[in-house]
Formats: sequence, structure tokens, C-alpha cells
Amino acid sequence: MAWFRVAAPCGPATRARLTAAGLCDADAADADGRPVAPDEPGVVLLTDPQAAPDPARLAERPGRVLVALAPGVDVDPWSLLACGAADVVHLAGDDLRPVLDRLRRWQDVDELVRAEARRAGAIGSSSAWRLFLRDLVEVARWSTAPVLLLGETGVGKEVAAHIVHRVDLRRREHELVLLDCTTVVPTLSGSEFFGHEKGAFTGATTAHEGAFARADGGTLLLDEVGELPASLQAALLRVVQEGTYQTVGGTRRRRTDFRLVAATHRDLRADGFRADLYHRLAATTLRVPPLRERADDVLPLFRHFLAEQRPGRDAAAAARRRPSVEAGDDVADAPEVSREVADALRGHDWPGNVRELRQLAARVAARHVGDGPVTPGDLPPEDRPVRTVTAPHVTAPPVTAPPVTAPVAPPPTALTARTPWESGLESAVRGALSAGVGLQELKARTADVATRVALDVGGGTVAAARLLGVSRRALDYRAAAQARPQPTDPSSDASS
Ligand SMILES: Nc1ncnc2c1ncn2[C@@H]1O[C@H](COP(=O)(O)OP(=O)(O)OP(=O)(O)O)[C@@H](O)[C@H]1O
Repeated sequence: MAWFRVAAPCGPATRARLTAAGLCDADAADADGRPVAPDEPGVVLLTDPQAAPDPARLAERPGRVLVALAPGVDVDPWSLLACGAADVVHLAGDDLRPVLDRLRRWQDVDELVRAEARRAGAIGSSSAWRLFLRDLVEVARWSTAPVLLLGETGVGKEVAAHIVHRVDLRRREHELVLLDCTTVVPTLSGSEFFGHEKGAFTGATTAHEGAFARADGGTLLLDEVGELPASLQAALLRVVQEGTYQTVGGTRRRRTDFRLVAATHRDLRADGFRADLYHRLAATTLRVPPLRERADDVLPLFRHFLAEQRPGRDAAAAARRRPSVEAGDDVADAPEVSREVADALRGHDWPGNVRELRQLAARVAARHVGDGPVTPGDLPPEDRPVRTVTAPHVTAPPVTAPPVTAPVAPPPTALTARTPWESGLESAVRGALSAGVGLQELKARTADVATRVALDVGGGTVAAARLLGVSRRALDYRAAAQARPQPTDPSSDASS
């Protein structure tokens, strides 16, 4: 088990003991001065009552450092946990079992994360994503409790539910049933949940098995559980408590036994959701980190989705060859990404999370040509980072200067970056300013002024459309709209 490091303080005798127990390789034992990979689990053995572990080292590997206290050493465990320690254990004499047990658990969790994330096609190596997955597989494998997954839309809650199902040894051979609560129709009395008997209501021409029956033995994912109608919240509570349900139109209660995974983007405590049901669902609550907190995952995910879009990609072969957690093997045939595009992707805040990134990759794949890297022009105009004209820096005139009687020509507009699009915009803005368009108007209607001036600066609509990054039709439409008489705006100082 040479993958464990023992951080200082650790005397030679203790180190020898730990090495003999297989806890560290002699080589790696002295952590002082040696950089330890952030993800690597470790043990800090406190043998000296005066010495305290370095809080920075604990914070660097949150939840991955076990503090073991030698006999006679007493420290406040809560403050160590607050610094990021995973746990604090007292060692009795030479007995290293508590340390070994914890380290074995970590090893098992890491192996599960690797295998199951790969199997589920879940990409990500950022520390936020890894921390989340570790908690997820630990709960899924070593507890039977319901799991409540909190997270923004498109963040991967369904992907996480698949992992819970796979990791749960009692459930994985049975079905994972997905029910989107936004589609449950209250007027059918929750037939999607309970199933119904033939003739139970108009249109029930055959009997139908509901989600509770199909999930028996397996896992039931209730997606968007916050949208569940109030009448069905009470019914669900009873099923969760008693493990029995009754089909619509049926006469007897049937047993069912499933693991419940609920997902929502809402705070159920603040949203009129039944408190008693909430406490049942939220036995274990895990937050799926949004993509903006996982900047390191953006590029691997993007290239993975690009690879998926490759024309002629053999879907069956792709399914057999699941990507690695780090997306190392899957993206071998995906194009590289230029620095500008990479920066833009990493800098975006991804309100639609991984789904938004996947959709962007599909749009980019349609525009990208050849085997070269993805370049800025491969991003459709509406997906490009917005560049704004920065306000010119104006210095106050010296007090001796004559009073200004006429409008002063503004200094040249400063742009932060010099892409062709921005250079075009700059010349359009300059043209507008020299044509007498006021700064207020320019600020309020930059797009319109730019359009008008772009038309004026020559090259025709095609060149102007290219300059402005819009389609020619859009430009024609805007020009026609501008040509129509506008209501007079007394505050406007623009003349056209
Ligand atoms: N880590 C990941 N690796 C690869 N693909 C992912 C990952 N996370 C999410 N996806 C993909 O992103 C899309 C959205 O994921 P998913 O449906 O799990 O999100 P969600 O949080 O359940 O969304 P919603 O809130 O809308 O139900 C899916 O296409 C999914 O395959």
C-alpha cells in the first residue's frame, strides 16, 4: 500500500512501524518539504502533544487526511475537522487498525469512483467533482438511505443517480426507474407512480404498471421532485414510510422496496414542500457542484462532446469504449482547442451547466472544418464572448485651458482586445462619433449605431454582416426597421 504518505511529525521509530504495517513506503514517509499531490490521502500521526498539524496541509486535501493521535496526545478534534481533516482517531498503543481501516475505505472509494464514473460516462477530474463523487459512492455503497441530489439544471444529477444505482450492490441487478415529476398528471391520481387497473378511469383500456412496481428491488429516481403536486406528496410519503402502495382502481395494497434518489434545483425547505416528506428524502443530501466551480472539467468535457459529434463515429464502439474519468482516452480523436477558445470556455459561467456545454459542442462541431484546432470563428456568433467598448480615459483639462464652447471630439475609443470583430466595431463607433452621434445615444444603442455606420463605411450588407457577426438577413431586417419612422425621443442627440 505504498500510496499513502505520512505527513510530519513522524519520528523514525513510528515511520518504521508504519512502513512495517504497509502504510507508507520509507521513501515517501517524510512529507516535510516534499510536495504531496492534492488528491493523495494521508495520515498525520501526532506523537508530540506540543505539535499541531499544519492547517494549510489539511485544507489542501480536504477530507483526505486522517489525524491519528498517539497515546497521551490530546487535541480538539473539531477544530482539526474545521481545518479539513477527515477524522481524528486515538491510537491505543501499537494498534494501527483504525488508521488502516480508514485508508482501506479511501482506497475502495477511489477505485469505485474510477470504475463507476467511467462506466457512467461521467467526465471530470476537478477537485470539486472528485470530492462530490467520493461522497456519492460512499453513501451509495455503505448506506441504504435515500439520497437527495441538489444542483442547478444540467449539472449531472441524473448521471449521479445512475452511479448511485450501479454502486448499490443490493440494487444494481434490478431496474433504475426514472420519473420526471414535472410530467406527473394530478388528475390521473398519480397513475405514473401507482399504476392503474383496467377501467380505473376513462381511457384506461389496459392495466398499467407504475413506477413503484417497476422500481421494486431497484432504484427510483424522482427528478424535479420539487414539482410534485401537493396531493401526491402525501401519497409518496406513505409509500416511503410503509413500503406499500395501491394501484389506481385497485383494492389491495402491494409491497415495494426500492432505493429512493430525488433530484431538485430548488430549496425544498423554502418552497412549500411538505416538511415531513423533505426529511424523509433528505436523509443524505449531496450538492452537485455547478460547472463554473469545476473550471478544470470544462475542456475535457468539451472535447469529449466534440468527439461524440464526429461524423461517422461508430456509436456502438463508442459505447463499448467508455471514456476515462479524466477523459483521457475518449478525446484522442477530438480536435484540439485554441487558446482563445479555451480561455473563453473556462471564463464562461455556464448557467445551463454541462448540458449547455454539450449543446455548444454540437454547434461548434457543425462549423469546425478539418483536423486543426477549434478556433474562435468556430463558435457561432451568439456564443462568442461579449466584447464591450471600454470608456475612453479622459483626463481633466488644465485650469488655464480656455472654456469649452463646442462639443469636444472624443478621443479614440479604447478596446481591450483586437479581434477583427472588435476592430470593425471600433471603426463603426468612430464613424458614428464623427457623424455626430452622442455618447449617451451610442451607449444606449451601440448595436443600432454600429449597424448603421457599418452600412455607411462601405462594403455593402454582406461585408457589414460579416463585420458585425450577424446574418445578412438579420442586418437587412434591422436596417428596414430603422428606416421606419420612429417616435421622437427628446433626449436623443443623434441625427441620422
Ligand atoms: N460529468 C459528466 N460527464 C459527461 N456528461 C455529463 C456529465 N454531467 C452531465 N453530463 C451530460 O449533461 C447533460 C445533463 O446532465 P443531467 O441530465 O444528468 O443533468 P441534470 O442535473 O439531471 O439536469 P436537469 O436538472 O435538467 O434534470 C446530459 O447529456 C449528461 O449526459
